[in-house]
Amino acid sequence: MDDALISLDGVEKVFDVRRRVGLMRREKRQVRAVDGISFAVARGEMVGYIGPNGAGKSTTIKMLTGILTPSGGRLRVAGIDPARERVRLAQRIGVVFGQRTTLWWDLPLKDSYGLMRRMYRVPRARFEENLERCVDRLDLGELLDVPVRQLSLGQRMRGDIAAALLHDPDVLYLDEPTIGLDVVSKAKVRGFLRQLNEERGTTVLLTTHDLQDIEQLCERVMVIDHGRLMYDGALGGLHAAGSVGESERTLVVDLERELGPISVPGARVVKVEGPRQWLAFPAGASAAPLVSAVAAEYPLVDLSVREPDIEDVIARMYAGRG
Ligand SMILES: Nc1ncnc2c1ncn2[C@@H]1O[C@H](COP(=O)(O)OP(=O)(O)OP(=O)(O)O)[C@@H](O)[C@H]1O
Repeated sequence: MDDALISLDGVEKVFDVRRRVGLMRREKRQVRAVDGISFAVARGEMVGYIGPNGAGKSTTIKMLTGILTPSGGRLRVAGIDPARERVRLAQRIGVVFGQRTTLWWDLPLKDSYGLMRRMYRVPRARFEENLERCVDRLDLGELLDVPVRQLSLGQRMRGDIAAALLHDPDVLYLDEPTIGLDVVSKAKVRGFLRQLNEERGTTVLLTTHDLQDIEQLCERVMVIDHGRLMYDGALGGLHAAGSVGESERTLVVDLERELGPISVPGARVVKVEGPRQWLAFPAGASAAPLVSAVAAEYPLVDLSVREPDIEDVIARMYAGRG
Protein backbone atom coordinates (compact mmCIF):
# COMPACT_ATOMS: atom_id res chain seq x y z
CA MET A 1 0.00 0.00 0.00
CA ASP A 2 2.88 2.32 0.88
CA ASP A 3 4.48 2.47 -2.57
CA ALA A 4 1.11 3.05 -4.15
CA LEU A 5 0.67 6.36 -5.94
CA ILE A 6 -3.03 6.35 -5.13
CA SER A 7 -4.35 4.62 -2.04
CA LEU A 8 -7.79 4.49 -0.48
CA ASP A 9 -8.54 2.73 2.75
CA GLY A 10 -12.18 2.44 3.79
CA VAL A 11 -13.04 5.74 2.13
CA GLU A 12 -16.59 7.00 2.55
CA LYS A 13 -18.56 9.98 1.37
CA VAL A 14 -21.98 10.64 2.78
CA PHE A 15 -24.13 13.51 1.52
CA ASP A 16 -26.92 14.99 3.57
CA VAL A 17 -29.78 15.75 1.27
CA ARG A 18 -32.96 17.58 2.22
CA ARG A 19 -36.07 16.89 0.32
CA ARG A 20 -39.28 18.90 0.54
CA VAL A 21 -42.17 16.68 1.61
CA GLY A 22 -45.52 18.38 1.22
CA LEU A 23 -45.79 22.11 1.86
CA MET A 24 -43.93 22.65 5.10
CA ARG A 25 -41.97 19.56 5.93
CA ARG A 26 -38.48 18.81 4.86
CA GLU A 27 -37.05 15.37 5.15
CA LYS A 28 -33.37 14.82 5.82
CA ARG A 29 -31.79 11.85 4.17
CA GLN A 30 -28.28 10.55 3.81
CA VAL A 31 -26.84 9.33 0.55
CA ARG A 32 -23.83 7.06 0.90
CA ALA A 33 -22.23 7.93 -2.44
CA VAL A 34 -19.01 6.09 -1.57
CA ASP A 35 -19.41 3.38 1.02
CA GLY A 36 -16.08 2.11 2.31
CA ILE A 37 -13.81 1.77 -0.70
CA SER A 38 -10.24 0.48 -0.51
CA PHE A 39 -7.82 0.11 -3.38
CA ALA A 40 -4.27 0.97 -4.34
CA VAL A 41 -2.90 2.02 -7.71
CA ALA A 42 0.83 1.66 -8.35
CA ARG A 43 2.89 4.12 -10.33
CA GLY A 44 2.53 3.53 -14.05
CA GLU A 45 -0.75 1.62 -13.91
CA MET A 46 -3.64 2.43 -16.20
CA VAL A 47 -6.83 1.47 -14.44
CA GLY A 48 -10.45 1.60 -15.56
CA TYR A 49 -13.02 2.74 -13.00
CA ILE A 50 -16.45 1.82 -14.16
CA GLY A 51 -19.99 1.47 -12.87
CA PRO A 52 -23.58 2.42 -13.67
CA ASN A 53 -24.96 5.96 -13.30
CA GLY A 54 -24.90 7.17 -9.73
CA ALA A 55 -22.46 4.44 -8.63
CA GLY A 56 -20.07 6.89 -6.98
CA LYS A 57 -17.36 7.27 -9.64
CA SER A 58 -17.34 11.06 -9.87
CA THR A 59 -17.52 11.37 -6.09
CA THR A 60 -14.40 9.20 -5.83
CA ILE A 61 -12.57 11.29 -8.43
CA LYS A 62 -13.61 14.51 -6.68
CA MET A 63 -12.15 13.18 -3.41
CA LEU A 64 -8.96 12.21 -5.25
CA THR A 65 -8.58 15.78 -6.52
CA GLY A 66 -9.40 17.34 -3.14
CA ILE A 67 -12.63 18.99 -4.35
CA LEU A 68 -14.59 16.88 -1.84
CA THR A 69 -13.52 15.87 1.66
CA PRO A 70 -14.16 12.22 2.58
CA SER A 71 -16.60 11.56 5.44
CA GLY A 72 -14.40 8.68 6.59
CA GLY A 73 -11.39 6.53 5.76
CA ARG A 74 -7.93 7.41 4.55
CA LEU A 75 -6.94 8.62 1.13
CA ARG A 76 -3.53 9.56 -0.30
CA VAL A 77 -2.35 10.61 -3.74
CA ALA A 78 1.42 10.84 -4.23
CA GLY A 79 1.72 10.85 -0.44
CA ILE A 80 -0.58 13.88 -0.17
CA ASP A 81 -3.92 14.11 1.62
CA PRO A 82 -5.92 15.74 -1.21
CA ALA A 83 -8.50 17.59 0.88
CA ARG A 84 -5.83 19.13 3.14
CA GLU A 85 -3.31 20.07 0.50
CA ARG A 86 -5.27 20.62 -2.61
CA VAL A 87 -2.94 23.24 -4.07
CA ARG A 88 0.17 21.13 -3.57
CA LEU A 89 -1.64 18.14 -5.04
CA ALA A 90 -2.61 20.15 -8.12
CA GLN A 91 1.05 20.15 -9.17
CA ARG A 92 1.03 16.36 -9.24
CA ILE A 93 -2.28 15.58 -10.97
CA GLY A 94 -4.00 16.34 -14.24
CA VAL A 95 -7.76 16.13 -14.65
CA VAL A 96 -9.88 15.88 -17.77
CA PHE A 97 -13.67 15.95 -17.56
CA GLY A 98 -15.17 14.97 -20.90
CA GLN A 99 -18.31 16.96 -20.31
CA ARG A 100 -16.61 20.20 -19.26
CA THR A 101 -13.59 22.12 -20.42
CA THR A 102 -10.85 23.66 -18.35
CA LEU A 103 -9.93 25.91 -21.28
CA TRP A 104 -10.99 29.53 -21.67
CA TRP A 105 -13.87 29.58 -24.08
CA ASP A 106 -13.01 32.85 -25.85
CA LEU A 107 -9.26 32.48 -25.97
CA PRO A 108 -7.18 30.77 -28.62
CA LEU A 109 -5.92 27.43 -27.39
CA LYS A 110 -2.33 28.65 -27.03
CA ASP A 111 -3.38 31.55 -24.77
CA SER A 112 -5.16 29.11 -22.45
CA TYR A 113 -1.95 27.10 -22.29
CA GLY A 114 0.06 30.23 -21.50
CA LEU A 115 -2.28 31.01 -18.59
CA MET A 116 -1.94 27.48 -17.32
CA ARG A 117 1.83 27.68 -17.46
CA ARG A 118 1.66 30.65 -15.09
CA MET A 119 -1.01 29.10 -12.85
CA TYR A 120 1.04 25.96 -12.39
CA ARG A 121 4.36 27.84 -12.42
CA VAL A 122 5.81 25.50 -15.02
CA PRO A 123 9.38 26.42 -15.98
CA ARG A 124 9.35 27.77 -19.53
CA ALA A 125 11.67 25.17 -21.05
CA ARG A 126 9.68 22.29 -19.61
CA PHE A 127 6.43 23.87 -20.72
CA GLU A 128 7.71 24.36 -24.28
CA GLU A 129 8.88 20.76 -24.43
CA ASN A 130 5.60 19.35 -23.11
CA LEU A 131 3.55 21.57 -25.36
CA GLU A 132 5.55 20.60 -28.42
CA ARG A 133 5.09 16.92 -27.69
CA CYS A 134 1.35 17.26 -27.11
CA VAL A 135 0.87 19.44 -30.20
CA ASP A 136 2.73 16.93 -32.29
CA ARG A 137 1.05 13.81 -30.94
CA LEU A 138 -2.45 15.23 -30.62
CA ASP A 139 -2.35 17.07 -33.93
CA LEU A 140 -2.99 20.46 -32.41
CA GLY A 141 -0.69 22.54 -34.66
CA GLU A 142 -3.42 24.08 -36.78
CA LEU A 143 -5.69 24.67 -33.81
CA LEU A 144 -3.44 26.70 -31.52
CA ASP A 145 -4.73 30.05 -32.81
CA VAL A 146 -8.39 29.02 -32.84
CA PRO A 147 -10.67 30.17 -29.98
CA VAL A 148 -11.88 27.19 -27.99
CA ARG A 149 -15.53 27.94 -28.76
CA GLN A 150 -14.83 27.27 -32.45
CA LEU A 151 -13.29 23.85 -31.89
CA SER A 152 -15.20 20.65 -32.56
CA LEU A 153 -15.80 18.37 -29.60
CA GLY A 154 -12.96 16.04 -30.63
CA GLN A 155 -10.55 18.94 -31.14
CA ARG A 156 -11.52 20.46 -27.81
CA MET A 157 -11.03 17.16 -26.04
CA ARG A 158 -7.52 16.85 -27.46
CA GLY A 159 -6.92 20.45 -26.37
CA ASP A 160 -8.11 19.60 -22.85
CA ILE A 161 -5.90 16.55 -22.60
CA ALA A 162 -2.86 18.60 -23.58
CA ALA A 163 -3.83 21.24 -20.99
CA ALA A 164 -3.89 18.60 -18.26
CA LEU A 165 -0.37 17.46 -19.11
CA LEU A 166 1.61 20.69 -19.46
CA HIS A 167 2.85 20.53 -15.87
CA ASP A 168 3.99 16.88 -16.12
CA PRO A 169 1.57 15.34 -13.64
CA ASP A 170 2.28 11.92 -12.14
CA VAL A 171 -1.39 11.02 -12.23
CA LEU A 172 -4.03 11.72 -14.84
CA TYR A 173 -7.72 11.36 -14.01
CA LEU A 174 -9.91 11.04 -17.05
CA ASP A 175 -13.67 11.24 -16.69
CA GLU A 176 -15.38 10.14 -19.92
CA PRO A 177 -12.57 11.31 -22.22
CA THR A 178 -14.13 9.92 -25.38
CA ILE A 179 -17.76 10.84 -24.78
CA GLY A 180 -19.45 12.13 -27.93
CA LEU A 181 -16.35 11.65 -30.10
CA ASP A 182 -16.41 10.07 -33.55
CA VAL A 183 -14.50 6.87 -34.23
CA VAL A 184 -11.42 8.63 -35.60
CA SER A 185 -11.14 11.05 -32.67
CA LYS A 186 -11.62 8.22 -30.19
CA ALA A 187 -8.80 6.27 -31.79
CA LYS A 188 -6.54 9.34 -31.66
CA VAL A 189 -7.25 9.97 -27.99
CA ARG A 190 -6.77 6.33 -27.05
CA GLY A 191 -3.54 6.05 -29.03
CA PHE A 192 -2.18 9.14 -27.32
CA LEU A 193 -3.06 7.90 -23.84
CA ARG A 194 -1.46 4.53 -24.47
CA GLN A 195 1.73 6.21 -25.65
CA LEU A 196 1.72 8.61 -22.69
CA ASN A 197 1.45 5.72 -20.27
CA GLU A 198 4.09 3.63 -22.00
CA GLU A 199 6.65 6.35 -22.60
CA ARG A 200 6.27 8.57 -19.59
CA GLY A 201 4.85 6.12 -17.09
CA THR A 202 1.97 8.44 -16.27
CA THR A 203 -0.50 6.72 -13.97
CA VAL A 204 -4.01 6.89 -15.39
CA LEU A 205 -7.38 6.42 -13.70
CA LEU A 206 -10.05 6.27 -16.36
CA THR A 207 -13.78 6.58 -15.81
CA THR A 208 -15.92 5.78 -18.79
CA HIS A 209 -19.15 4.26 -20.01
CA ASP A 210 -17.41 3.26 -23.22
CA LEU A 211 -16.11 -0.21 -22.53
CA GLN A 212 -13.93 -0.10 -25.63
CA ASP A 213 -11.87 2.56 -23.85
CA ILE A 214 -11.26 0.05 -21.11
CA GLU A 215 -10.69 -2.88 -23.43
CA GLN A 216 -8.13 -0.96 -25.46
CA LEU A 217 -6.33 0.79 -22.62
CA CYS A 218 -6.60 -0.93 -19.26
CA GLU A 219 -5.37 -4.26 -18.03
CA ARG A 220 -6.97 -3.69 -14.67
CA VAL A 221 -10.53 -2.64 -14.07
CA MET A 222 -12.44 -1.70 -10.94
CA VAL A 223 -16.20 -1.93 -10.93
CA ILE A 224 -18.14 0.17 -8.45
CA ASP A 225 -21.85 0.02 -7.69
CA HIS A 226 -23.85 1.66 -4.90
CA GLY A 227 -20.61 3.16 -3.60
CA ARG A 228 -18.92 -0.22 -3.16
CA LEU A 229 -16.16 -1.94 -5.04
CA MET A 230 -17.61 -5.05 -6.65
CA TYR A 231 -14.62 -6.12 -8.68
CA ASP A 232 -10.94 -5.21 -8.83
CA GLY A 233 -8.74 -7.22 -11.14
CA ALA A 234 -7.75 -8.09 -14.66
CA LEU A 235 -10.24 -7.19 -17.36
CA GLY A 236 -10.18 -10.80 -18.54
CA GLY A 237 -11.18 -11.94 -15.05
CA LEU A 238 -14.55 -10.27 -15.39
CA HIS A 239 -15.44 -13.10 -17.70
CA ALA A 240 -14.63 -15.74 -15.13
CA ALA A 241 -17.73 -17.58 -14.04
CA GLY A 242 -17.13 -17.01 -10.33
CA SER A 243 -17.28 -13.26 -10.48
CA VAL A 244 -20.31 -12.82 -12.67
CA GLY A 245 -22.61 -15.71 -12.08
CA GLU A 246 -23.30 -17.84 -15.10
CA SER A 247 -21.22 -16.25 -17.81
CA GLU A 248 -21.60 -18.03 -21.13
CA ARG A 249 -19.92 -18.41 -24.47
CA THR A 250 -21.74 -19.04 -27.69
CA LEU A 251 -21.13 -21.63 -30.39
CA VAL A 252 -22.43 -20.36 -33.71
CA VAL A 253 -23.19 -23.24 -36.07
CA ASP A 254 -23.91 -23.04 -39.81
CA LEU A 255 -25.74 -26.14 -41.04
CA GLU A 256 -26.28 -27.26 -44.61
CA ARG A 257 -29.97 -26.61 -44.32
CA GLU A 258 -32.63 -25.26 -42.00
CA LEU A 259 -33.40 -27.57 -39.11
CA GLY A 260 -35.35 -27.29 -35.88
CA PRO A 261 -33.26 -26.50 -32.78
CA ILE A 262 -30.51 -29.13 -32.60
CA SER A 263 -29.82 -31.14 -29.49
CA VAL A 264 -26.28 -31.04 -28.08
CA PRO A 265 -25.41 -32.19 -24.54
CA GLY A 266 -23.92 -29.37 -22.48
CA ALA A 267 -25.34 -26.57 -24.62
CA ARG A 268 -28.72 -25.06 -25.37
CA VAL A 269 -29.97 -23.41 -28.53
CA VAL A 270 -30.74 -19.77 -27.87
CA LYS A 271 -31.48 -18.61 -31.41
CA VAL A 272 -32.23 -20.09 -34.83
CA GLU A 273 -32.04 -18.06 -38.04
CA GLY A 274 -32.36 -20.14 -41.24
CA PRO A 275 -29.52 -22.68 -41.28
CA ARG A 276 -27.62 -20.82 -38.51
CA GLN A 277 -28.06 -21.72 -34.84
CA TRP A 278 -26.61 -20.16 -31.69
CA LEU A 279 -25.79 -22.48 -28.79
CA ALA A 280 -24.94 -21.12 -25.34
CA PHE A 281 -22.60 -23.06 -23.06
CA PRO A 282 -20.80 -22.27 -19.77
CA ALA A 283 -17.81 -19.94 -20.30
CA GLY A 284 -15.58 -22.24 -18.26
CA ALA A 285 -16.32 -25.33 -20.38
CA SER A 286 -14.38 -26.47 -23.43
CA ALA A 287 -16.01 -26.04 -26.82
CA ALA A 288 -14.26 -29.13 -28.27
CA PRO A 289 -16.78 -31.82 -27.17
CA LEU A 290 -19.66 -29.67 -28.41
CA VAL A 291 -18.02 -29.21 -31.79
CA SER A 292 -17.48 -33.00 -32.10
CA ALA A 293 -21.07 -33.70 -31.06
CA VAL A 294 -22.49 -31.28 -33.62
CA ALA A 295 -20.20 -32.57 -36.37
CA ALA A 296 -21.14 -36.21 -35.62
CA GLU A 297 -24.89 -35.64 -35.63
CA TYR A 298 -25.64 -32.81 -38.02
CA PRO A 299 -24.69 -31.60 -41.54
CA LEU A 300 -22.16 -28.99 -40.46
CA VAL A 301 -20.78 -26.35 -42.85
CA ASP A 302 -19.00 -23.94 -40.52
CA LEU A 303 -18.79 -22.83 -36.91
CA SER A 304 -17.27 -20.24 -34.61
CA VAL A 305 -17.09 -19.59 -30.88
CA ARG A 306 -18.00 -16.18 -29.48
CA GLU A 307 -16.69 -14.97 -26.17
CA PRO A 308 -19.17 -13.24 -23.92
CA ASP A 309 -19.38 -9.60 -24.78
CA ILE A 310 -17.79 -7.57 -22.03
CA GLU A 311 -20.83 -5.29 -22.06
CA ASP A 312 -23.13 -8.25 -21.42
CA VAL A 313 -20.88 -9.46 -18.66
CA ILE A 314 -20.90 -6.13 -16.91
CA ALA A 315 -24.62 -5.58 -17.43
CA ARG A 316 -25.20 -8.97 -15.81
CA MET A 317 -22.92 -8.01 -12.98
CA TYR A 318 -24.83 -4.80 -12.28
CA ALA A 319 -28.13 -6.63 -12.49
CA GLY A 320 -27.01 -9.43 -10.19
CA ARG A 321 -25.87 -7.21 -7.34
CA GLY A 322 -28.23 -4.27 -7.77
N1 LIG B 1 -23.30 17.00 -4.06
C1 LIG B 1 -24.13 15.98 -3.88
N2 LIG B 1 -25.14 16.06 -2.98
C2 LIG B 1 -25.97 15.01 -2.78
N3 LIG B 1 -25.88 13.82 -3.42
C3 LIG B 1 -24.88 13.68 -4.31
C4 LIG B 1 -23.96 14.74 -4.59
N4 LIG B 1 -23.08 14.30 -5.52
C5 LIG B 1 -23.43 13.03 -5.82
N5 LIG B 1 -24.51 12.65 -5.09
C6 LIG B 1 -25.17 11.35 -5.12
O1 LIG B 1 -24.17 10.36 -4.86
C7 LIG B 1 -24.38 9.21 -5.67
C8 LIG B 1 -23.13 8.95 -6.52
O2 LIG B 1 -22.99 9.96 -7.49
P1 LIG B 1 -21.75 10.09 -8.50
O3 LIG B 1 -21.92 11.37 -9.26
O4 LIG B 1 -20.49 9.88 -7.76
O5 LIG B 1 -22.01 8.84 -9.46
P2 LIG B 1 -21.29 8.44 -10.83
O6 LIG B 1 -20.89 7.02 -10.66
O7 LIG B 1 -20.24 9.41 -11.16
O8 LIG B 1 -22.48 8.52 -11.85
P3 LIG B 1 -22.51 8.98 -13.42
O9 LIG B 1 -22.01 7.82 -14.20
O10 LIG B 1 -23.95 9.21 -13.63
O11 LIG B 1 -21.67 10.21 -13.54
C9 LIG B 1 -25.63 9.47 -6.46
O12 LIG B 1 -26.72 8.90 -5.78
C10 LIG B 1 -25.73 10.99 -6.48
O13 LIG B 1 -27.07 11.39 -6.59
